[in-house]
Amino acid sequence: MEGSHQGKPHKETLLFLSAQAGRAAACQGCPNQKLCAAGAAATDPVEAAELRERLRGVKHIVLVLSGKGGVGKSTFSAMLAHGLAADEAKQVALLDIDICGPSIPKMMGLEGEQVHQSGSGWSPVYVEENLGVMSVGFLLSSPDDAVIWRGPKKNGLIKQFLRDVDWGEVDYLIVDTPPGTSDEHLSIVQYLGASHIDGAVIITTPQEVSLQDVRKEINFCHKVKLPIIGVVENMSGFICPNCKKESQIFPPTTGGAEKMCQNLNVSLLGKVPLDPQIGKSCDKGQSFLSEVPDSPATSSYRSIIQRIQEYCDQHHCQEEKII
Ligand SMILES: Nc1ncnc2c1ncn2[C@@H]1O[C@H](COP(=O)(O)OP(=O)(O)OP(=O)(O)O)[C@@H](O)[C@H]1O
Ligand code: SF4
Repeated sequence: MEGSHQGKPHKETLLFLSAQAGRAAACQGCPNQKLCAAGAAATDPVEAAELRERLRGVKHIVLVLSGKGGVGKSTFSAMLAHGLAADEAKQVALLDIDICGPSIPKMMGLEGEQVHQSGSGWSPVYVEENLGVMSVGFLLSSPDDAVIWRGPKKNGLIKQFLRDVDWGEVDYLIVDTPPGTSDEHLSIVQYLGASHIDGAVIITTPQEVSLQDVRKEINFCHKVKLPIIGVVENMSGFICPNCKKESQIFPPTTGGAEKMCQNLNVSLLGKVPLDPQIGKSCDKGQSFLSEVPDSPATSSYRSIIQRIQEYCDQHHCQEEKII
């Protein structure tokens, strides 16, 4: 029914964040609790167990992180989701928790879509039958709307995404995060529990300014006991479509991601070259992997995706052995 709210929740209802949600016993009574992001993110064990129960149908959870902004993290998350969903037998979910800069709806060709309410919660927006997406972008009336929220409100929305979205049975849940280590990262790790996340993939470019921030990201993972699946060096050289010669557009001054990974004992999952077609496909909301299947960047993405899949399978086997 056009113009009616039937079947859709009211925006205010969707954005309503319970002020009482998630206060840990340790934070109770603290006068700073409302202003403190950690206090708002803190979850009592019963609530954490409820959130995990809600996600019990999710087999693997992968977080996509980056130290710096603009290094291609959302593009990678979108490629990973498309790549995994290429196997029709697998159900894939992509959750965008970059609350202040959600680019996933555009990259997945879902701009203007809205969240629908079903009897069992919010329904993800589906790109394909086996690929569902959830983003704050679906809750905004215009893609140009600015979301200017403090930590507690962002944490509340992340909790709603985990608690109220009906993901169903999912093989892979990919979580696209904002750059850096902020409230959103702490919240998602705290709500899901680091031991329930398969691991993190960290995206960087070869430049030292980006690598420096990756080291901080790696430290964050160690501190919160989040396993690191590996690092992806994006925009790593440019392969000319005419002569196939490789040029270094951003020459690494300190050995790039490869050297950093060796020094920090972290896996380098692969390198993705610069390809102008990537931006074009993303702007059109299409999968670069199927649009340009024979490019060197597509081969790199595919081999990295395979390594992530292998890691997740192994992680699953280890967990089963422990249980
Ligand atoms: N390998 C690549 N070759 C060419 N362009 C790329 C490549 N990877 C990403 N891009 C382009 O770089 C831009 C930034 O990418 P993206 O939005 O994915 O970065 P991000 O790290 O998620 O940024 P944010 O700071 O918004 O989280 C986009 O226009 C994207 O199309
Ligand atoms: S590498 Fe440079 S010179 Fe060679 S074809 Fe490509 S653009 Fe031209």
